[in-house]
Amino acid sequence: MRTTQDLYKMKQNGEKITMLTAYDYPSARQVEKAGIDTILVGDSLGMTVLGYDTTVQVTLDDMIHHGRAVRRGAPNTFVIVDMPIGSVGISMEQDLNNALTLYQTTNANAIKAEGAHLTDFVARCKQIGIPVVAHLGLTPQSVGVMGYSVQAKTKDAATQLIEDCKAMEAAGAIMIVLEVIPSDLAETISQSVNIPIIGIGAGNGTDGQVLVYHDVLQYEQEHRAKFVKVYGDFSRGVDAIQQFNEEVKSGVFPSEEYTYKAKIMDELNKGEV
Ligand SMILES: Nc1nc(=O)c2c([nH]1)NC[C@@H]1CN(c3ccc(C(=O)N[C@@H](CCC(=O)O)C(=O)O)cc3)CN21
Ligand SMILES: CC(C)C(=O)C(=O)O
Ligand SMILES: [Mg+2]
Repeated sequence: MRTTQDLYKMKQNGEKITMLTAYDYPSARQVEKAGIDTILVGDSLGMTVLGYDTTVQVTLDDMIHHGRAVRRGAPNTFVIVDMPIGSVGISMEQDLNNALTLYQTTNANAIKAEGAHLTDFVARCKQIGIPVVAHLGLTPQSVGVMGYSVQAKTKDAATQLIEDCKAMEAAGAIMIVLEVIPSDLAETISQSVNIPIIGIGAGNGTDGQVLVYHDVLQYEQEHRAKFVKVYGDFSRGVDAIQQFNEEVKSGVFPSEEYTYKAKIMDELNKGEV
């Protein structure tokens, strides 16, 4: 199992850090088997496995349920679980109770929270012993107020983001996810802080990259963001299911190969006649 210190060392050595989301036991097993450095149980599960339009309907209970399954599937990988909308940023007492519940019940290695306003929360978590990953730039829980557009495109916004990242490091964040920002800015930030910067739609100059499991493996998708590279094709699963359906209807399945035989009816028939 990698530690936070191992991830710092990877940054220092210029070794890129990989992160992929996983949402359940089988996906977690696959991601661990593939040798990915860190797993994110993203609240994107609202879209990828629960069928919501955005992440804003995801609850703390959803994250606990999926986080526990991922931990069981990836016992040897550094696992980060997202704090969903409203589970943080309401009041310090409530935020800390939620953070502790998520961290303890999932047995994750860290939790992640969206927004630059959470520096005090991050610092308090550190005091309690909870490692926090900050998530800045495009924060999808705020889709209703910021949309899914590229962030930090103006000089002022870029300066602010650099300050926010430094403040998160000072508060004790163990890593920062930067989502959908210009690549030169992400590179500068990565060079300006000592904690690892993990990018998504933030170019090649960050310390690592994160993508969503269902995007990488191409489940059905109506809209694909520009930053998504597809590496597999799970949409073919539909073909397999279609074939099963056809083979049962036509009687092809189950053939002999899949059938148990003991000539038991001959015996029964003899006895009864
Ligand atoms: N399947 C999935 N993948 C993700 O990466 C993801 C989720 N779900 N759900 C939560 C958030 C939402 N995310 C998104 C979704 C769409 C864009 C998008 O379409 N962006 C535009 C940029 C528009 C502009 O130029 O300003 C794009 O065309 O890429 C970005 C981030 C990232 N996260
Ligand atoms: C896209 C990543 C960074 C995320 O927060 C998620 O999957 O929920
Ligand atoms: Mg998320």
